Amino acid sequence: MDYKKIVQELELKMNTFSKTGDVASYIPELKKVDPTKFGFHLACLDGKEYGFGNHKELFSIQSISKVYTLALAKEILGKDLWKRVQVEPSGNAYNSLTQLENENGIPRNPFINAGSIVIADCLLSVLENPKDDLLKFVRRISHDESINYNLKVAESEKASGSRNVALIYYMKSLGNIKNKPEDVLDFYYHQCSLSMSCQQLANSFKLFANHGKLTETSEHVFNQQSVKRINSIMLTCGFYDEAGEFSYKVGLPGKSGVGGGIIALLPEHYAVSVWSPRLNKKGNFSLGMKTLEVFTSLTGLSIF
Ligand SMILES: NC(=O)CC[C@H](N)C(=O)O
Repeated sequence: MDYKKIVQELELKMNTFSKTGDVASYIPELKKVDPTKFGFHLACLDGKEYGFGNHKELFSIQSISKVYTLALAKEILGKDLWKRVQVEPSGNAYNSLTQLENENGIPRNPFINAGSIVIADCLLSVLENPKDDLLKFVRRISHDESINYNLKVAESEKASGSRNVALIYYMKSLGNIKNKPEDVLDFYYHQCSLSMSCQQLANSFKLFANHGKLTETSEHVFNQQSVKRINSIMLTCGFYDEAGEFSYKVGLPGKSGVGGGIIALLPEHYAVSVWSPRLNKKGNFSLGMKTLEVFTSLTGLSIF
């Protein structure tokens, strides 16, 4: 496959699409990001990489971090994790409160806010230094020691995150939060504030395209079955109530975040990331979804 040529063609094609959508404003610090930014990066398992636009610029990965924390929690807690969070698509907004009441405080999946907050609670119970441990893990799988939290973004979300406060106290009242809510949210806001480029993201996700092995050292970080399960949850739940749309049009497992980033992967081939801060009403980056739709059409490859 001539990925170099395909990525060049993709860049030309994407310049012809109009750029619509709004920067997320409910986290004040995210509102400051320049809406014209746009980056694309493809990291192949054979070590070749291709990118264009602002693909080396850092942005707030937000909910994409939910994949890292799920992978860590699953590794440590195994099947017990599924007593506290389900694996069904929510068909609802990522910060919805209504479903929780009907389902006794057990979130639908680990990629909506409530689910990821439960995962954060689980990690807080088992990790000695949760924030340091998560950062070490992300740096290790990205082979990049420069990755860090953006503390301004974490503080900004803490000051404005009433919806997450409501979610966590509701789950606590039903016994599904074990630690102090403030401590759990502090960890959750830090994970969401991870600041990475499309290039770093794509490189860190090669692991999920490579059956849990680091491509550089062949070291097994996760077992093959765990990776299969995490990729399945990305496919069915990675884009909230647009998961069906993404799967239908792109045909890859992936995950979005309100910073405007998207990560997706094709097992045994590559991980790919696209970013622009402009979001649609469902909190996803429409042009990014379109970019990946065009990309998988040009390659003629998807998981199906
Ligand atoms: N979809 C997202 O990226 C949401 C993450 C954001 N930190 C929140 O909790 O609302």
